[in-house]
Amino acid sequence: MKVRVYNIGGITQEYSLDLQKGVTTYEAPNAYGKTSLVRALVSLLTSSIKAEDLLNVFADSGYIEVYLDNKEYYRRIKRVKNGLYEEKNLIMDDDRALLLTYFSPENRLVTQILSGDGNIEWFISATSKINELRAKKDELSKLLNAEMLARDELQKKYNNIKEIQTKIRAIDEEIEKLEKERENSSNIVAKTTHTITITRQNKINEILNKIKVKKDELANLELALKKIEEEIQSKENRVSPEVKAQLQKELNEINERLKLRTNDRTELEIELKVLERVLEEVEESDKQHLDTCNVCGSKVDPSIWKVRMEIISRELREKTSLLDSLRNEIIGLQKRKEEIELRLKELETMENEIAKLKAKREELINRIGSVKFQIDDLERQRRETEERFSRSESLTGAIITPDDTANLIKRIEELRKKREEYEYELQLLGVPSSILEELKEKEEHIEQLQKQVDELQVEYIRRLTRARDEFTRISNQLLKRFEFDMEAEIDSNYRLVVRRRGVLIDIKKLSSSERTTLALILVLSALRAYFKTPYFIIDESAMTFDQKRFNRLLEYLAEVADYVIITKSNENTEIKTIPAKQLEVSS
Ligand SMILES: Nc1ncnc2c1ncn2[C@@H]1O[C@H](COP(=O)(O)OP(=O)(O)OP(=O)(O)O)[C@@H](O)[C@H]1O
Ligand SMILES: [Zn+2]
Repeated sequence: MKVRVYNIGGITQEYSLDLQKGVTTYEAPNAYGKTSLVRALVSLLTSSIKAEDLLNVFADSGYIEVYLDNKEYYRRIKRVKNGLYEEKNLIMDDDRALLLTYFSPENRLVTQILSGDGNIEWFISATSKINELRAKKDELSKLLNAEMLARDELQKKYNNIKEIQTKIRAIDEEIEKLEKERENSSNIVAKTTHTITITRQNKINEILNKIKVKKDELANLELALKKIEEEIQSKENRVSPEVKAQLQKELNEINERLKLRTNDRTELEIELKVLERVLEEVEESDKQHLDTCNVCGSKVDPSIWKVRMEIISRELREKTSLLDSLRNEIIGLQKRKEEIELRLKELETMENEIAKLKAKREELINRIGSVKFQIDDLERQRRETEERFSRSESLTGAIITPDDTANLIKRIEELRKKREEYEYELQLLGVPSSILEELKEKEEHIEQLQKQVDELQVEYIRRLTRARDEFTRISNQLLKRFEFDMEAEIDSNYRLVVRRRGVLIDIKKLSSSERTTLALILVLSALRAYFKTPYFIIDESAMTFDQKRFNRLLEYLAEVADYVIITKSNENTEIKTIPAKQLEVSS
C-alpha cells in the first residue's frame, strides 16, 4: 500500500510511504506528524472527517492518496474563495471507522470507559449498525409526536365546532320561541286590533261580497222563475180544456151543417137547372104556339105557355135567391171552420210552449236551490271568521305590554348578533366534516406510525440483544486469549460489567490499563463481528500492555486487518514492518 500525503495536518512537505502487509511500527518524535498521517488514512474510510479537519491551515491545497490493490483512493483539497473544494474517492464511507479503525486516547469509547461509564448501548448500537434502525425509529417517533399534537389540535378544533354548533342550535330555538311570543304580542299590542281588524274585515268583506253576488243571482233567478210561472199560468188558462172542447164541438157542428148545406145547395142547383130547361122548352113552345105538351104529350091551350113561363120564372127567381143565401151561409161556415182550426192549432203550439216552460222552470228551481246552499255556506264562513277573530282577540288578552314587546325585540336582536358571531367563528374553524375527515386521516396515520415505531423498537431490541450476546461471547474469547483474569458481560441495561472469579466488579474500580483493555476488547469484538477494514491503527500511548500480551494483540490484529499500524513517539524516526507470517511464527 502506497501512501502520499501533502499539506495534511502538520505534514507540509510531500510525504510518501510504502507500507507492507503486516504490523508496521511507525516511530517519530513528538509533533512530527504521526497523528496527521493516520488521521489522513482514516479519512479515506469516512467522510465524517471533514476537509477542514485535514488541510494544513497555512496551505492552499493538499492531498492524501493511497494505492491499494491497484486502486487509487484520494482526498484532494483546494482552498477556494468561500471555503474548501475537495475531490475524493474513498475506500469506504462509514463513520464507524472513527471508532473501529483507530485506537487512540481520543477514541470516544476509550474516553468513556476510562471515565468509568459502562453504558455502551450507543457503541453496540452504532457498531452493529442498528443505530440506523434506532435513528429511523427516533425519526418516526418524532413524526408520530408531531402527528399526535396535530391530531389533538384538530380534535380540539372539532370539539370547538361541535360546541359552537350546539350553541347556535340553542340560539335558534330561543329565537324561534321569542319570535312566536312577539308575533302573539304584536297581534294585541300596538292597537294591533288595527291589523287584525283589517285582516278580519277584509276576510269578512270578501265573504260578504260573495254572499251579495249570490243573493243577486238568487233574486234574478227567482224573478225569472216567477215570470215563467206567470207565463205558464196564462198559457194554461188559454189552453183550458173547456175552450178546446168547445172549439172542437163547434167545429163538429160546423162540419155537420156544412155537409147539410152543401147537399141542399147541390139539390137546389140541380132543381134550378131543371127549371131552366123547362123554362127554355116552355119558351120554345110559346114561340111555336104549340098545343101539345112536349113533356107529357097532353093537349093544351097555346096561351097557357105564357102563364107557365110566368110561374117558372117566378119559381126560378125564388130558388136562385135561395141558392145565393145558401152559398153565403156555406162560405160563412167555412170561414168559421178555418178560424176554429187555426185556434186549435194555436192551442197545440201553446201546449208545446208550456211543456218547454215547465222544463225551464224545473231547471231554475234547481239552480235556486244550489245558490241558496252556497249562500248558507258563505254565511257559515262569515260566522266562523268572526268567531275566530274575536276568539284570538280574547285569547291573548292584555298579558303582554308594549314594553315587553320592545324587550323581546331587543333580546331577539342580541341573539341574532350572537349567532352571527358564532357563525363567523365557525367559518374560521372550517367545515366540521372535512375536519372530521382530516382527524380520521390523522388517526390512521398515527396508528400506522405507532405500528412502525413499535415494530422498529421490537426489531431494535431484538438486534441489540443479539449484538450484546455477540459482544459478550467475543469479548470473553479475547480476554481468555490475552490471558486477562476477568470476564466481561453486558447486562440487560447495556452496561459493561466485569466479573473476576465470579465476583461482579464495577468498572470504576478497574485500573486505567484494565479499562483501556476493555475498550480495546470491545472495539476488536465489534471489528470481528461487524466491520471490515484494510487497516487498523493503534496509538501506542493508549496501550499499557506488557510485551507478551502486546505481541498476542498484534498477532490477533494481523488476522483482522491486512495493515496494522502502531504509532510510537520516539526521538528517532523509524518505520519497521513485521510481516503477518512472521508474527504467526513468533507466537
Ligand atoms: N491542520 C493543521 N494545520 C497546521 N498545523 C497542524 C495541523 N494539524 C496539526 N498541526 C501541527 O502539526 C504538528 C504535528 O502534529 P501531529 O499531531 O501530527 O504530531 P504527532 O507526531 O502526532 O505528535 P505527538 O507525538 O505529540 O502526538 C503539530 O505541531 C501540530 O500542532
Ligand atoms: Zn105537359
